[in-house]
Order: sequence, then structure tokens, then C-alpha cells
Amino acid sequence: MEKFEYLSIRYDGKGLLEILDQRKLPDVEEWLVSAKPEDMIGYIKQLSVRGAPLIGVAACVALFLYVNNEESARAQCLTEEEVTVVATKLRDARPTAVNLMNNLDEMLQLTVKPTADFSAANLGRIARAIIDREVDMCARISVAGAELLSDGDNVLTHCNTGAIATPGMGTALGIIREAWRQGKKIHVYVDETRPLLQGGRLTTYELAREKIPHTLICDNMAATLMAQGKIQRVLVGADRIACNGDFANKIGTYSVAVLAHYHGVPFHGVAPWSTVDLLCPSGKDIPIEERQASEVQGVSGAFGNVRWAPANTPTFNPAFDVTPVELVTSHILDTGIYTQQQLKDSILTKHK
Ligand SMILES: CSC[C@H]1O[C@H](OP(=O)(O)O)[C@H](O)[C@@H]1O
Repeated sequence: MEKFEYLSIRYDGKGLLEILDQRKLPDVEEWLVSAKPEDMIGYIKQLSVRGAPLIGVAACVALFLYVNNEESARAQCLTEEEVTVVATKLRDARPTAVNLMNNLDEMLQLTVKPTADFSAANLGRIARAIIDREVDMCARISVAGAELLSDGDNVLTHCNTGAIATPGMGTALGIIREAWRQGKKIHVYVDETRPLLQGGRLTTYELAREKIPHTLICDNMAATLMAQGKIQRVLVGADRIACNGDFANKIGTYSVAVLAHYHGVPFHGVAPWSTVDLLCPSGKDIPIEERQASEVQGVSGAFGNVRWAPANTPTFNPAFDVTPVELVTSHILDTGIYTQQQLKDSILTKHK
């Protein structure tokens, strides 16, 4: 596989795969080496690698690298079973973002059996094609979504959906990036996004680098901004879109959707088609990851581990929540902008 470099993942083409440790941003830019699948599994679990599209891509490259190294050592191809065992371990690293499962299933060539080719060369080709498709989908999402933004719009975002979270320009944040590039004078209100502060740490980091005007808020401040008429549109990412249009995204998204609905603010889920789960009937079927208590009892990151709750305080820490499609003005995908019925019709077409 040829070398590549994106904002948070890079490969030198000779066996060195590195990821930018997103836990350490914005103050520390530290690249970590992923020499074997277990490294990447750990990085995904601890959110050094995060963001649905990036997780899917990182897992595919880690699988390719494993097969390439093993094949070189043995001077022969690995079997389907051997590749499947490692792909399954990578697939299980986090349960909600369906890009991880969809992309690894593509690496396993489930649709072309028994002519599947598990050579490193072919897996490298598939991984590269997945990366190129994600980059292209982010660009198409960004152009399509930017049409919805007007001069003077204040846009609210939740979590981080930018170039850090994808191999491209981002999804929801990609729309903002593209609108700004087109000269639209927009302002971004950034939900800090407790508990892991992807907005406060990562979205601000991306917007500051490109001098896109923004204001950081605590999550509990979005309601007041909407009540004051200061938010014209809400753009959020997605980790899994069910067949009925319900979708899972970072915890707190559902709250923002309810607020937007109450205040009549357009609310959009933004994602590549690879986030649609054709096997998931509705939002109640989406597995939601529960994470460790320490993330809620305090905060951790480049600034060290700070705990403000009493040790062992019981917590509730779902990493995602589900927004019912009734609260979604439209989904913005790389294949177009879909109202609830349009998305259902499109998914039904795919099923045929
Ligand atoms: C384009 S990233 C999509 C999605 O992934 C994030 O979750 P996490 O930070 O836990 O990986 C968040 O839900 C984003 O909206």
C-alpha cells in the first residue's frame, strides 16, 4: 500500500503506521506507532483513534499491515480463517460506529466468496479504496451541506466531526469548512461535549487552525442560545444510521435535537453512506457503548487525570445516544440530502 498522510493517521508505505493521539490534543501533538492489531485495538478503545469514519479506516490499515508482515515472514498468503480472526478482534474494538464493521466486512470480501483474495496486495488495494472513498464522501457531503448555510448563520456543532475524525475534510465540520472556503461568513458555536470534550478540545483545535470564527460553550448553554434566536442550524455527525432514519451519535446529541425541535431550528445528521446500517431496523437496535466511570467522575487528557466526584461515585456513561428520525430535519449524506421518507425509500432501494 502506498504511503499516505491525513490529519490524524499516516502510513509510510514501508510498514510504519502512526496515529495522532487524540486524547492528548489540543496541547500535545503526539504520534503513536501501531505495529500490530492489538496496538490499534487499544488506541480505538481508549479514543486515541476516534470518529466513526477514522475508526473504520484505521482498523482496515491495521489489518492490512498485519497480513503484510505475516505474509512477508512466512513467504505465503494467510488463510481466510487467519485473516478473519484478526479482523474480528478489530471489529469488536467499539460496538456503535458501524463504519468499523462495514469496512472490515469489505476487507473480508464477504460478497465475492469463494473468489476472495486474502493476499496483502489485495487487502492493501481494498483498504486504499476504502480510504479514497471516505475522502471523496467527506468532500461530497461538505459541498452538498454547505448549500444549506447562508452568510451570517450561527451553526451549533456537537462532538468532533472534522478532519481529525475522518481521513478527509470531515462530515458536519466539513460542511462548515466548505462554507467558510466559499466565503460564507458563518460563526460556529461548539458544544464542549462532556464527558470527553471532543468539541472543546478537537473542534476548537480544527477551527482555530483555519481561523474559522467560533465560540466554545458548555453543553448546558445551547438551550439559551436557541431561546435567544442565536442558532440558525445544528449540524451533528453520526455513528450509525438505522433503516428508519433514527441514528446514534455522541451522547448529548438527542438533547440538542429536542432543543432544536422545540425552538424550530433545522437539525441535520451528517455522515457518509458507510454509516448507514442496512441490517439495523431502528434506533432501538443500535448497540450503545458504555464507558468507564472515571470519565464522568472527572476528566482526563493531556492535562492529566482530574477527579472531582468522590472516588467510586456510581456513574451512568453511555458514549452515544439515539435521536429519533422525527427530530431530524434531514440527513446529509454523500449521496444527497434526505428527509425521513426519502432516506427510508433510498434504503429500501438498496435492500432490493
Ligand atoms: C465524523 S465522527 C462521527 C462521530 O464519532 C464520534 O464519536 P467518538 O468521538 O466516540 O468516536 C461522534 O459521535 C461523532 O459525531
